[in-house]
Amino acid sequence: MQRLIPVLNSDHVPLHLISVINTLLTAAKEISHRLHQGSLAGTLGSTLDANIQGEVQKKLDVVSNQLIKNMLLETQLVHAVASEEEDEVVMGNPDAKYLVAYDPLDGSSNIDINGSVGTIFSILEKPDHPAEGTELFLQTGDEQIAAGYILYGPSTLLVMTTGNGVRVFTLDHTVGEFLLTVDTVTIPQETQEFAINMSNQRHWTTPMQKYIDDLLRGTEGPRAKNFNMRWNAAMVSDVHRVLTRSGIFTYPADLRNPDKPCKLRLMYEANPMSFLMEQAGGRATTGYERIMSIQPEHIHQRVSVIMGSRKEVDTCLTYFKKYPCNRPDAK
Ligand SMILES: O=P(O)(O)OC[C@H]1O[C@](O)(COP(=O)(O)O)[C@@H](O)[C@@H]1O
Ligand SMILES: [Mg+2]
Ligand SMILES: [Mg+2]
Repeated sequence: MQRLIPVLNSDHVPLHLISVINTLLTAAKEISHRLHQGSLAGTLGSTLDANIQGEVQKKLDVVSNQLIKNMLLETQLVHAVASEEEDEVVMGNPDAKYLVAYDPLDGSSNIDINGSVGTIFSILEKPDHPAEGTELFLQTGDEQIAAGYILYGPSTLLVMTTGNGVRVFTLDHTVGEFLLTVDTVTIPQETQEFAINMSNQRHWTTPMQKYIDDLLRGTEGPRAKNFNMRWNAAMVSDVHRVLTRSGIFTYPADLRNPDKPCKLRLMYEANPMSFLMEQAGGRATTGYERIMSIQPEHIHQRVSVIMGSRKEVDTCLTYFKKYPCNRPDAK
Protein backbone atom coordinates (compact mmCIF):
# COMPACT_ATOMS: atom_id res chain seq x y z
CA MET A 1 0.00 0.00 0.00
CA GLN A 2 1.28 3.46 -0.89
CA ARG A 3 2.29 5.97 1.76
CA LEU A 4 0.82 9.47 1.75
CA ILE A 5 3.88 11.47 0.71
CA PRO A 6 4.69 9.54 -2.50
CA VAL A 7 1.01 9.79 -3.48
CA LEU A 8 1.04 13.58 -3.01
CA ASN A 9 4.37 13.78 -4.84
CA SER A 10 2.93 11.93 -7.81
CA ASP A 11 0.02 14.42 -7.79
CA HIS A 12 2.65 17.21 -8.10
CA VAL A 13 1.58 18.77 -4.79
CA PRO A 14 4.25 21.36 -3.87
CA LEU A 15 6.73 20.17 -1.22
CA HIS A 16 5.88 22.89 1.28
CA LEU A 17 2.18 22.09 1.02
CA ILE A 18 2.97 18.41 1.61
CA SER A 19 4.84 19.46 4.76
CA VAL A 20 1.84 21.46 5.98
CA ILE A 21 -0.48 18.49 5.38
CA ASN A 22 1.99 16.13 7.04
CA THR A 23 2.16 18.41 10.08
CA LEU A 24 -1.63 18.39 10.37
CA LEU A 25 -1.42 14.59 10.32
CA THR A 26 1.22 14.52 13.05
CA ALA A 27 -1.23 16.46 15.23
CA ALA A 28 -4.06 14.14 14.14
CA LYS A 29 -2.07 11.07 15.21
CA GLU A 30 -1.68 12.58 18.67
CA ILE A 31 -5.42 13.41 18.81
CA SER A 32 -6.23 9.89 17.64
CA HIS A 33 -4.01 8.46 20.40
CA ARG A 34 -5.70 10.58 23.08
CA LEU A 35 -9.16 9.63 21.85
CA HIS A 36 -8.25 5.96 21.91
CA GLN A 37 -6.96 6.32 25.46
CA GLY A 38 -10.37 7.80 26.42
CA SER A 39 -10.73 8.40 30.17
CA LEU A 40 -7.18 7.11 30.67
CA ALA A 41 -5.84 10.26 28.94
CA GLY A 42 -7.64 12.52 31.45
CA THR A 43 -8.90 14.74 28.63
CA LEU A 44 -12.61 13.87 28.57
CA GLY A 45 -15.27 16.30 29.80
CA SER A 46 -15.83 20.04 29.38
CA THR A 47 -13.79 23.12 30.25
CA LEU A 48 -15.36 26.01 32.14
CA ASP A 49 -15.13 28.21 29.02
CA ALA A 50 -17.23 28.71 25.92
CA ASN A 51 -15.78 29.40 22.47
CA ILE A 52 -16.44 32.50 20.34
CA GLN A 53 -19.73 30.98 19.21
CA GLY A 54 -20.95 30.57 22.81
CA GLU A 55 -20.64 26.78 22.68
CA VAL A 56 -19.33 24.68 25.55
CA GLN A 57 -15.73 23.66 24.88
CA LYS A 58 -14.70 20.09 25.55
CA LYS A 59 -11.21 19.64 26.99
CA LEU A 60 -10.28 17.77 23.83
CA ASP A 61 -11.54 20.68 21.66
CA VAL A 62 -8.98 22.86 23.43
CA VAL A 63 -6.15 20.30 23.43
CA SER A 64 -6.68 19.48 19.74
CA ASN A 65 -6.78 23.15 18.82
CA GLN A 66 -3.50 23.84 20.66
CA LEU A 67 -1.77 20.84 19.11
CA ILE A 68 -2.75 21.76 15.56
CA LYS A 69 -2.09 25.47 15.96
CA ASN A 70 1.33 25.08 17.62
CA MET A 71 2.55 22.40 15.23
CA LEU A 72 1.43 24.33 12.14
CA LEU A 73 2.97 27.60 13.27
CA GLU A 74 6.25 25.87 14.21
CA THR A 75 6.75 24.74 10.61
CA GLN A 76 7.27 28.39 9.57
CA LEU A 77 5.35 27.43 6.40
CA VAL A 78 2.04 28.85 7.60
CA HIS A 79 1.15 32.53 7.34
CA ALA A 80 -1.98 32.34 9.54
CA VAL A 81 -4.48 29.92 11.04
CA ALA A 82 -8.21 30.28 11.73
CA SER A 83 -9.86 27.82 14.08
CA GLU A 84 -13.34 27.21 15.44
CA GLU A 85 -11.77 27.48 18.89
CA GLU A 86 -9.92 30.79 18.31
CA ASP A 87 -11.82 34.08 18.41
CA GLU A 88 -9.39 35.70 15.96
CA VAL A 89 -7.01 34.65 13.23
CA VAL A 90 -3.59 33.68 14.67
CA MET A 91 -0.64 34.97 12.67
CA GLY A 92 2.42 32.85 11.84
CA ASN A 93 5.41 33.51 9.57
CA PRO A 94 4.87 36.81 7.67
CA ASP A 95 6.81 35.41 4.69
CA ALA A 96 4.91 32.12 4.44
CA LYS A 97 2.04 31.69 1.98
CA TYR A 98 -0.29 29.06 3.42
CA LEU A 99 -3.45 29.76 5.39
CA VAL A 100 -5.11 26.92 7.30
CA ALA A 101 -8.71 27.05 8.56
CA TYR A 102 -9.74 24.12 10.75
CA ASP A 103 -12.29 22.62 13.07
CA PRO A 104 -10.00 20.81 15.52
CA LEU A 105 -12.69 18.44 16.76
CA ASP A 106 -15.94 18.16 14.91
CA GLY A 107 -18.92 16.44 16.54
CA SER A 108 -17.38 16.99 19.94
CA SER A 109 -20.61 16.11 21.77
CA ASN A 110 -19.75 12.54 20.73
CA ILE A 111 -16.50 12.50 22.74
CA ASP A 112 -18.13 11.57 26.04
CA ILE A 113 -20.20 8.77 24.48
CA ASN A 114 -17.21 7.18 22.71
CA GLY A 115 -18.70 8.07 19.31
CA SER A 116 -16.90 9.10 16.13
CA VAL A 117 -15.45 12.61 15.84
CA GLY A 118 -13.13 14.29 13.36
CA THR A 119 -10.82 17.14 12.40
CA ILE A 120 -11.69 19.21 9.30
CA PHE A 121 -9.18 21.38 7.43
CA SER A 122 -9.16 23.80 4.53
CA ILE A 123 -5.94 25.21 3.06
CA LEU A 124 -5.76 28.49 1.14
CA GLU A 125 -2.95 30.70 -0.09
CA LYS A 126 -2.29 34.27 0.93
CA PRO A 127 -4.26 36.44 -1.53
CA ASP A 128 -2.43 38.53 -4.15
CA HIS A 129 -3.89 41.79 -2.85
CA PRO A 130 -2.66 43.28 0.45
CA ALA A 131 -4.66 41.77 3.33
CA GLU A 132 -4.21 41.28 7.06
CA GLY A 133 -5.72 39.11 9.77
CA THR A 134 -9.28 37.99 9.05
CA GLU A 135 -9.24 39.53 5.55
CA LEU A 136 -6.67 36.94 4.50
CA PHE A 137 -9.23 34.17 4.85
CA LEU A 138 -12.15 35.91 3.13
CA GLN A 139 -11.82 33.86 -0.05
CA THR A 140 -14.41 31.65 -1.68
CA GLY A 141 -14.27 27.86 -1.32
CA ASP A 142 -13.13 27.72 -4.93
CA GLU A 143 -9.79 29.16 -3.80
CA GLN A 144 -9.02 26.14 -1.58
CA ILE A 145 -5.88 24.30 -2.68
CA ALA A 146 -6.42 21.34 -0.35
CA ALA A 147 -9.10 20.21 2.06
CA GLY A 148 -10.16 17.16 3.96
CA TYR A 149 -10.90 15.55 7.27
CA ILE A 150 -9.50 13.00 9.67
CA LEU A 151 -12.20 10.69 10.99
CA TYR A 152 -11.42 9.20 14.40
CA GLY A 153 -13.65 6.13 14.27
CA PRO A 154 -12.93 2.46 14.81
CA SER A 155 -10.06 3.21 12.43
CA THR A 156 -8.49 6.63 11.84
CA LEU A 157 -8.96 7.79 8.26
CA LEU A 158 -7.72 10.74 6.25
CA VAL A 159 -10.04 11.76 3.40
CA MET A 160 -8.58 14.55 1.33
CA THR A 161 -8.40 16.35 -1.99
CA THR A 162 -5.89 18.67 -3.60
CA GLY A 163 -8.25 19.20 -6.53
CA ASN A 164 -7.37 15.95 -8.25
CA GLY A 165 -10.12 13.64 -6.93
CA VAL A 166 -10.69 12.36 -3.40
CA ARG A 167 -8.51 9.76 -1.73
CA VAL A 168 -8.80 7.82 1.53
CA PHE A 169 -5.78 6.93 3.66
CA THR A 170 -5.97 4.72 6.74
CA LEU A 171 -3.69 5.20 9.74
CA ASP A 172 -1.63 2.07 10.27
CA HIS A 173 -1.00 2.31 14.01
CA THR A 174 1.79 -0.27 13.83
CA VAL A 175 3.98 2.01 11.68
CA GLY A 176 2.34 5.37 12.48
CA GLU A 177 1.70 6.15 8.78
CA PHE A 178 -1.35 6.94 6.67
CA LEU A 179 -1.58 4.41 3.82
CA LEU A 180 -3.67 4.77 0.66
CA THR A 181 -6.79 2.57 0.94
CA VAL A 182 -9.18 4.14 -1.62
CA ASP A 183 -7.65 5.76 -4.69
CA THR A 184 -10.72 7.46 -6.16
CA VAL A 185 -13.86 8.19 -4.16
CA THR A 186 -16.98 8.55 -6.31
CA ILE A 187 -20.39 9.28 -4.78
CA PRO A 188 -23.25 7.37 -6.38
CA GLN A 189 -25.56 9.92 -8.05
CA GLU A 190 -28.73 8.50 -6.53
CA THR A 191 -29.55 7.44 -2.99
CA GLN A 192 -32.19 6.15 -0.61
CA GLU A 193 -30.63 7.58 2.55
CA PHE A 194 -30.86 11.03 4.14
CA ALA A 195 -29.21 12.69 7.14
CA ILE A 196 -30.90 15.53 9.00
CA ASN A 197 -31.60 16.31 12.65
CA MET A 198 -35.35 15.55 12.58
CA SER A 199 -35.90 17.19 15.98
CA ASN A 200 -35.64 20.56 14.21
CA GLN A 201 -38.45 19.75 11.78
CA ARG A 202 -40.92 22.33 13.09
CA HIS A 203 -38.34 25.10 12.55
CA TRP A 204 -37.53 24.35 8.91
CA THR A 205 -38.76 26.55 6.08
CA THR A 206 -41.40 25.25 3.65
CA PRO A 207 -39.08 23.79 0.96
CA MET A 208 -37.24 21.54 3.44
CA GLN A 209 -40.52 20.58 5.17
CA LYS A 210 -42.03 19.50 1.84
CA TYR A 211 -38.88 17.70 0.67
CA ILE A 212 -38.48 15.63 3.85
CA ASP A 213 -42.27 14.93 3.96
CA ASP A 214 -42.00 13.38 0.51
CA LEU A 215 -38.98 11.26 1.52
CA LEU A 216 -40.88 9.99 4.55
CA ARG A 217 -43.90 8.99 2.46
CA GLY A 218 -41.72 6.35 0.80
CA THR A 219 -43.28 4.12 -1.82
CA GLU A 220 -46.68 5.75 -1.20
CA GLY A 221 -45.41 9.26 -1.98
CA PRO A 222 -44.22 11.04 -5.14
CA ARG A 223 -40.67 9.62 -4.80
CA ALA A 224 -42.09 6.09 -5.05
CA LYS A 225 -39.26 4.58 -2.99
CA ASN A 226 -38.45 4.14 0.68
CA PHE A 227 -35.72 6.24 2.28
CA ASN A 228 -33.66 5.35 5.33
CA MET A 229 -32.38 7.96 7.81
CA ARG A 230 -29.05 8.22 9.67
CA TRP A 231 -27.74 10.99 11.95
CA ASN A 232 -24.42 10.63 13.78
CA ALA A 233 -24.38 14.27 15.02
CA ALA A 234 -20.82 14.62 13.74
CA MET A 235 -20.58 16.15 10.28
CA VAL A 236 -17.34 14.26 9.61
CA SER A 237 -18.88 10.83 10.11
CA ASP A 238 -22.18 11.77 8.43
CA VAL A 239 -20.32 13.13 5.40
CA HIS A 240 -18.03 10.11 5.39
CA ARG A 241 -21.05 7.81 5.13
CA VAL A 242 -22.37 9.84 2.21
CA LEU A 243 -18.99 9.75 0.43
CA THR A 244 -18.77 6.02 1.05
CA ARG A 245 -22.20 4.76 0.09
CA SER A 246 -24.30 7.74 -1.16
CA GLY A 247 -26.81 9.94 0.64
CA ILE A 248 -27.89 13.51 1.22
CA PHE A 249 -26.65 15.38 4.30
CA THR A 250 -28.32 18.61 5.32
CA TYR A 251 -28.27 21.11 8.15
CA PRO A 252 -30.58 23.73 6.61
CA ALA A 253 -31.14 27.31 7.74
CA ASP A 254 -34.16 27.37 10.03
CA LEU A 255 -36.50 29.75 11.84
CA ARG A 256 -35.59 28.78 15.43
CA ASN A 257 -33.41 31.76 16.28
CA PRO A 258 -33.41 34.69 13.82
CA ASP A 259 -29.94 35.71 15.06
CA LYS A 260 -28.51 32.26 14.28
CA PRO A 261 -30.43 30.69 11.39
CA CYS A 262 -27.63 28.26 10.45
CA LYS A 263 -25.48 25.90 12.50
CA LEU A 264 -22.52 24.82 10.39
CA ARG A 265 -19.54 27.03 9.74
CA LEU A 266 -18.57 28.02 6.19
CA MET A 267 -14.79 28.32 6.40
CA TYR A 268 -13.87 25.15 8.28
CA GLU A 269 -16.90 22.88 7.88
CA ALA A 270 -18.99 23.61 4.77
CA ASN A 271 -16.27 24.71 2.33
CA PRO A 272 -13.82 21.82 2.87
CA MET A 273 -16.68 19.27 2.81
CA SER A 274 -18.10 20.89 -0.35
CA PHE A 275 -14.69 20.63 -2.03
CA LEU A 276 -14.62 16.88 -1.23
CA MET A 277 -18.22 16.43 -2.37
CA GLU A 278 -17.67 18.13 -5.72
CA GLN A 279 -14.37 16.32 -6.29
CA ALA A 280 -16.20 13.03 -5.69
CA GLY A 281 -18.94 13.94 -8.19
CA GLY A 282 -21.51 15.20 -5.69
CA ARG A 283 -23.09 18.62 -5.05
CA ALA A 284 -23.04 21.13 -2.21
CA THR A 285 -25.50 24.02 -1.96
CA THR A 286 -27.33 26.22 0.52
CA GLY A 287 -30.62 25.59 -1.31
CA TYR A 288 -30.11 28.83 -3.21
CA GLU A 289 -26.45 28.97 -4.21
CA ARG A 290 -23.39 26.75 -4.56
CA ILE A 291 -21.53 26.79 -1.24
CA MET A 292 -18.05 27.18 -2.73
CA SER A 293 -19.13 30.33 -4.61
CA ILE A 294 -20.07 32.22 -1.43
CA GLN A 295 -17.92 35.25 -0.67
CA PRO A 296 -17.25 34.97 3.09
CA GLU A 297 -17.63 38.02 5.34
CA HIS A 298 -16.13 36.68 8.54
CA ILE A 299 -14.20 33.60 9.61
CA HIS A 300 -16.87 32.15 11.89
CA GLN A 301 -19.73 32.69 9.43
CA ARG A 302 -22.45 30.02 9.41
CA VAL A 303 -24.19 28.65 6.36
CA SER A 304 -27.10 26.45 5.31
CA VAL A 305 -25.79 23.09 4.02
CA ILE A 306 -27.28 20.53 1.62
CA MET A 307 -24.75 18.11 0.12
CA GLY A 308 -24.30 14.63 -1.27
CA SER A 309 -25.45 12.50 -4.20
CA ARG A 310 -25.86 14.75 -7.21
CA LYS A 311 -29.32 13.71 -8.39
CA GLU A 312 -30.76 13.74 -4.86
CA VAL A 313 -29.41 17.22 -4.15
CA ASP A 314 -30.86 18.36 -7.49
CA THR A 315 -34.25 16.92 -6.50
CA CYS A 316 -34.06 18.73 -3.17
CA LEU A 317 -33.30 21.98 -5.02
CA THR A 318 -36.51 21.65 -7.04
CA TYR A 319 -38.43 22.15 -3.77
CA PHE A 320 -36.61 25.43 -3.18
CA LYS A 321 -37.76 26.58 -6.63
CA LYS A 322 -41.29 25.26 -6.22
CA TYR A 323 -41.94 26.73 -2.74
CA PRO A 324 -40.45 30.24 -2.62
CA CYS A 325 -40.22 31.56 0.95
CA ASN A 326 -38.43 34.18 3.00
CA ARG A 327 -34.89 33.02 3.65
CA PRO A 328 -34.04 33.03 7.37
CA ASP A 329 -30.36 33.35 6.37
CA ALA A 330 -30.94 36.39 4.10
CA LYS A 331 -29.28 39.60 5.30
O1 LIG B 1 -26.39 18.47 17.68
P1 LIG B 1 -26.96 18.76 16.34
O2 LIG B 1 -27.85 19.96 16.30
O3 LIG B 1 -27.58 17.56 15.69
O4 LIG B 1 -25.71 19.20 15.42
C1 LIG B 1 -24.81 18.31 14.94
C2 LIG B 1 -23.86 19.06 14.08
O5 LIG B 1 -23.10 19.94 14.89
C3 LIG B 1 -21.73 19.68 14.76
O6 LIG B 1 -21.36 18.80 15.80
C4 LIG B 1 -20.94 20.95 14.89
O7 LIG B 1 -19.55 20.75 14.99
P2 LIG B 1 -18.69 21.02 16.34
O8 LIG B 1 -18.78 19.82 17.24
O9 LIG B 1 -17.34 21.22 15.75
O10 LIG B 1 -19.23 22.29 16.97
C5 LIG B 1 -21.61 18.95 13.42
O11 LIG B 1 -20.52 18.12 13.37
C6 LIG B 1 -22.90 18.16 13.37
O12 LIG B 1 -23.32 17.91 12.05
MG1 LIG C 1 -17.68 21.08 13.68
MG1 LIG D 1 -15.46 21.58 16.58
